[in-house]
Amino acid sequence: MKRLSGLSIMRRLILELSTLTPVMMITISMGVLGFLAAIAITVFGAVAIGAFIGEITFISFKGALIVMGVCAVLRGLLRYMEQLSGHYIAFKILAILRDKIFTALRKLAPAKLEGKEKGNLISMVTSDIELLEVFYAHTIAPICIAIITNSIITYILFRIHPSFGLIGGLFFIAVGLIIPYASSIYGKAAGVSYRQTFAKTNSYILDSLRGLKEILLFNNSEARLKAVNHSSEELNKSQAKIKGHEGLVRALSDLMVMLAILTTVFVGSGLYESGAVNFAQYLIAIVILAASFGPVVALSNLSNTLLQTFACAERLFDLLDEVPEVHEVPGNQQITSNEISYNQVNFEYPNRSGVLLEDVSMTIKKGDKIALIGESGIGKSTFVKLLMRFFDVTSGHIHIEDRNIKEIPTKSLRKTQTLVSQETYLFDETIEQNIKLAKANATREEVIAAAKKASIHDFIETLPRGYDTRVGELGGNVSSGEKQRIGLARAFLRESEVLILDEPTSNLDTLNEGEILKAIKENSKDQTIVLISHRKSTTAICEKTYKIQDRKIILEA
Ligand SMILES: Nc1ncnc2c1ncn2[C@@H]1O[C@H](COP(=O)(O)OP(=O)(O)OP(=O)(O)O)[C@@H](O)[C@H]1O
Repeated sequence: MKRLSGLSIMRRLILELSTLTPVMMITISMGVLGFLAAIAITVFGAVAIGAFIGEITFISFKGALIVMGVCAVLRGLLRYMEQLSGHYIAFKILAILRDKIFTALRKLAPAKLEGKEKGNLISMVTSDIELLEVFYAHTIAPICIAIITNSIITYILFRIHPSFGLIGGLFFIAVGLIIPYASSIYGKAAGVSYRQTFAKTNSYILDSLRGLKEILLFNNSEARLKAVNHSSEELNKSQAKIKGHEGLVRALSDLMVMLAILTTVFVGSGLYESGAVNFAQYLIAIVILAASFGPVVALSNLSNTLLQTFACAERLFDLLDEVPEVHEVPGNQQITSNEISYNQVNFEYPNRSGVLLEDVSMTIKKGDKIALIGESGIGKSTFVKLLMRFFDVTSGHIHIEDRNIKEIPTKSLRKTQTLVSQETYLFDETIEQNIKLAKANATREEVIAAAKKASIHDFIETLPRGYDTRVGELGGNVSSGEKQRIGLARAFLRESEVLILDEPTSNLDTLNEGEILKAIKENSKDQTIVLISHRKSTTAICEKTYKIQDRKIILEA
């Protein structure tokens, strides 16, 4: 994958912000005024002392105290406004980015997501996006605030005496620009490596939790534990590197601030002695300079978190830029599937060499019930994935009626087809909501009728709260057969034109299988069925059986 530079990541992150520019302006203005108020408090503190001992006459002691009080109140208010608008921007933009990520995931699914590690995706949509908050709430505005505030301060110092302006300008640049820039170059690899190790560890732990049963059965727990510990150690090492780097940056910044003050005291004493500045100017210059490093120090501290933020942003942009295997066709017009035809279809998975289907031609008419058989791994599921356009054919074409499926709106295609696969995923919602996934506006009666057809109604009635039982409450205690029957209930409720059944009864006993096949047969008079199965008993409900063999499709006698 091509690595993006820090600058181009930053440019892209800022571009995402364009719609919120007015709010950003408010944040920056409040930030600048807030810092100036804070600096003024310290400066007028010194001025008050000067006035008290009679060295400063342009303002009275009382006047200086009043200015300090006003600035203190303003400082609080301005800081509050800055934080409020800054976080408004951050959370608004995170919502926009989350939306973009989910849209990208939807477009990439299912083809491009089949091979992705789920843990990696989880850390991307949760913690990676969260880290961007740092950039939007605590990076862009502080950079602008530091540039504006410290330019104003440099100008004021310059007006007191050009030498003070020069000292201020140089040290502000050193702390706010040179140190963070050097630090980001020096520490980028550590930031990227930390995020990668973090995502890898997440994936590994998630994978281990999913396969816990297999781990226990095959006595693999010690090896797994060792690997988890190893990952944690790697993570610690990565973090230690980042923290060490952070410490160094802080120490360097503090050193620079001290050096700046010392230089001002030293140069200022010479100027005072030569009469170039008076005592008040000398004192104010030192106090202003000492009080003005806040905005630039904030930048040098930022560069550490920024490294991680950039690493996260890079991963997110990689995902957003990933080209989907199949491009969605917009639109929502209704289509019918009176005839589906495969015409000299050839197919090879893009990421794997070897043709899986070769010169496949066949026609499926409305109401046809066809069975697809063949050895495991021969390409039966692939055949239906092409019909559902999870992947596009390598050559040849698939038509529904007279239209190439590549031109049919994706939504319309999905509406006409329902897939029941070997594994049905149940969401942590109620059983009713899980079935209603197939038809959101279905009534309770329709749900029950579908469940009865799928022979799952009696089981649901035994649950503590029947159809209102949440799947999570069952603690994963739903058998694969029960899950499969809920999947079938979804299909019965959907009543789509084409029903694709990929081993729909693989987890059921013969008695249940018989009942379900009977229900499928009785309820699918006009429906087209494409059924994949290894069992002769299952394919018995079909009129025609096709076999995939040596990459070809053959009609069985
Ligand atoms: N997304 C994918 N990318 C690359 N190869 C894949 C992908 N999905 C499946 N394959 C491979 O394609 C081949 C055919 O898989 P497919 O699932 O179509 O077989 P099948 O006949 O349905 O097998 P089974 O009866 O075991 O379910 C297999 O070798 C499989 O590993």
